Amino acid sequence: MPPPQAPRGAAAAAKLALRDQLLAARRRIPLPQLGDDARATARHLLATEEVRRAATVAAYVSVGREPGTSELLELLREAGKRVLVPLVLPDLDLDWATYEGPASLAPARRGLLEPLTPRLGPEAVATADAVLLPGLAVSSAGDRLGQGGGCYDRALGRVPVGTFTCVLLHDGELGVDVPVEPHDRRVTAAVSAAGVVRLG
Ligand SMILES: Nc1nc2c(c(=O)[nH]1)N(C=O)[C@@H](CNc1ccc(C(=O)N[C@@H](CCC(=O)O)C(=O)O)cc1)CN2
Ligand SMILES: Nc1ncnc2c1ncn2[C@@H]1O[C@H](COP(=O)(O)OP(=O)(O)OP(=O)(O)O)[C@@H](O)[C@H]1O
Repeated sequence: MPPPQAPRGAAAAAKLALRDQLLAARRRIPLPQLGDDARATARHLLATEEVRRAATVAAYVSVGREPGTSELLELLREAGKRVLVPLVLPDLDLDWATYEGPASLAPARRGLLEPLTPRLGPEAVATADAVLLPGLAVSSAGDRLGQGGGCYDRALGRVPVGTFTCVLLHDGELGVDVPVEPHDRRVTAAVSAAGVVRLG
């Protein structure tokens, strides 16, 4: 880890600029469209072989203008799946707990909603047969830009190679030229209202 005062590398600086641009575009998405897109995205995901076969699915609780997951989380539970959602640890690593419905969530730092159910530990993500994760953009090779915590780079490092790792995006956030740093972990797929795309 570089010391806090060290200048950022070119890729890290380019990520900051690209994040600003993508977040500004998200703020222009009309709210009704978010709901429609979330329903279409959930339908595409539940139709995939990987999610249909999964006993355990790691997902996330969407906030703001992120691709919505509230219906997806309910549908996964109704389909009998064990659903894991993350909590952010002080070092920005992720812990995991089971999603037991909206009442099992509470407001947390950074405007997030986090589970109140017992913590399972950072390694619990390795028990997921499918990982559905947030992001701001993905390249056609599967390089993902996140919110800048490096949380999912750590979590994806614990997931067995070959696991379905799918980032949820808005249309227009796929096929972006994402700056890459050595710690970045690729995803195997992306989904938006337009459908699922296998990457890499
Ligand atoms: N809904 C949702 N839940 C999520 C994520 C997400 O993107 N969406 N995350 C996806 O990862 C994790 C939380 N994301 C985080 C992202 C950044 C920082 C953070 O502290 N960032 C530093 C700036 C880092 C930098 O740019 O150098 C900061 O704000 O001070 C913390 C958590 C876990 N849960
Ligand atoms: N495996 C790791 N262990 C420790 N720190 C890490 C790891 N991976 C990434 N980081 C740190 O996290 C910081 C942010 O990384 P990056 O900008 O790639 O986040 P991101 O992928 O956009 O965010 P997120 O994964 O939270 O959505 C980097 O400065 C990096 O040092």
